[in-house]
Amino acid sequence: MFRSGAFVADHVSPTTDDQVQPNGVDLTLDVVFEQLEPGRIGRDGKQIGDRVARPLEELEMKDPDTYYLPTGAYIARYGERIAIPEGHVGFVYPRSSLMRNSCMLNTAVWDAGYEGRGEGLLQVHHDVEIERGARIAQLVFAEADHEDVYDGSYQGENLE
Ligand SMILES: O=c1ccn([C@H]2C[C@H](O)[C@@H](COP(=O)(O)OP(=O)(O)OP(=O)(O)O)O2)c(=O)[nH]1
Repeated sequence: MFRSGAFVADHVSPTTDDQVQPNGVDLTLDVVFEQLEPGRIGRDGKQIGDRVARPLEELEMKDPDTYYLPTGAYIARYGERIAIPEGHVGFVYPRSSLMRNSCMLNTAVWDAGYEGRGEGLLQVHHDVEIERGARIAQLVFAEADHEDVYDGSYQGENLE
């Protein structure tokens, strides 16, 4: 069973009322990165390629801060700290307005016990402007059996 947005909101911070949806919680865009160097996926372990934070649009001094993203692939870091409670698994879906603007967010499984500010792959198929702090995705929780809880290399990531 999928949990209500109100339940999910208890595990996402900070959140405003606008972010709480019937079936999940909207996640906002914090930082956009561009990968510079190749990564590596091995049989044991992996390496994430070097990346650089994309500059905010400077020419027009936009307020609020705005990313102008040409066609390409980017790593998007969400603005919220997410904790996946035991007995659950999380999934992130793109906001449909993103998709309707020829952009897509690719995501993976959010494990029970994970806590951090996670990331997704933002595919831009047509130039787009996205304000920093704009809602780009929605997190949902499903009840799920599991034996262990998440104890991988991304535990506690990006929590300063
Ligand atoms: O779209 C996603 C999906 C998951 N996560 C977070 C939550 C998840 O629990 C964690 C680890 O994901 P995964 O288990 O897929 O990572 P891995 O590549 O297997 O690395 P490790 O074994 O170090 O965890 O990353 C994200 O930030 N974005």
